[in-house]
Amino acid sequence: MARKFFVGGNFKMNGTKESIKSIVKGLNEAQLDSNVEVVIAPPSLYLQLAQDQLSKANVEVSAQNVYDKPNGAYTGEISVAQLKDSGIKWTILGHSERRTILGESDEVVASKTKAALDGGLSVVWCCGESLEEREGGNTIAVIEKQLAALAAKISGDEWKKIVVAYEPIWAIGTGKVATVQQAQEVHAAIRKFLRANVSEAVADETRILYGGSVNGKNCKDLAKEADIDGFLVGGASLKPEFVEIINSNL
Ligand SMILES: O=C(CO)COP(=O)(O)O
Repeated sequence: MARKFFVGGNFKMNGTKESIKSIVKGLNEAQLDSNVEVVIAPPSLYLQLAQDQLSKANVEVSAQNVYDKPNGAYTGEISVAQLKDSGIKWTILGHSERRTILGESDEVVASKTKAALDGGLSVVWCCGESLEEREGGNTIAVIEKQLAALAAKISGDEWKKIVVAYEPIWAIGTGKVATVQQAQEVHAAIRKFLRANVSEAVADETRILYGGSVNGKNCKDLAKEADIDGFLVGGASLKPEFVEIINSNL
C-alpha cells in the first residue's frame, strides 16, 4: 500500500497573530501537491486562528502537545477534549524539546499518546537520539526503547492514527541535517521494529517522517528514500520555502 506523503510544520513557540495569518494566507494561495497531507502546528493560543483562516482542504491544524488527564486542576495544561471541542484533529507528542526541556519520559509520552488516540485525535509521535547517544553507537537502541514504551500502550488498529517522526536531536535547529543514509537507516530500523513487534500491516502503512534542519534544498534527496514518508519541519515551516518542502516530490 502506498503511503501518503505527509509534511508537518512545527512552529514551536514562534509567531504572532499577524505572522500566523500571513503563513496561512501563503499556504491558502500556494500551489500545493494534492497528494500530500499537510499539518501545521502553531502555538496553542493560535490554533483557532489558524483553523479559522485555513481554506485548503489538505491542510489541517495540530497542537504541539496535550495533557493525558480529561479535566481538572492541571494549571497550564490543555485536554484532548478541549482540542476536539475547538475542531483540532492532530497533536504532536514526544517532541525532543518536551522530552529534554520539560522532562517528559518515554512513559509519559506513551500515556499522552494513548489519551490522545482514545479521545479521537491523530498523533505525530516523535523520537530521536542525542549526539552523545549517536556517537556512542546507541541510536537504534534509543529509538527502540522509545518505540517499545509506545507499543506497550497502543494496540494494532490504533497505529493507523499515528505518524512517527524521527528527529535526531543533534539535527534540530542546528543546520546539520542527517545524511540521507543516516535518516534512511533509522527509518528502516523503525519499520523493522514495527514489523517485529506490532504487525506487518502497521509496518507497511505507518508514515515515518524525518525532522531536523529540513529545508527547501535538502528535502528532495531525502524524499526519494524508500522509508522517508515526509517531514516534520521546524524553522523552515515559518518561511515561504515550506511550500517547496511540501512539494518535494513534484
Ligand atoms: O524540531 C523540529 C520539528 O519538530 C525540527 O526543527 P528544525 O527544522 O528547525 O531543525
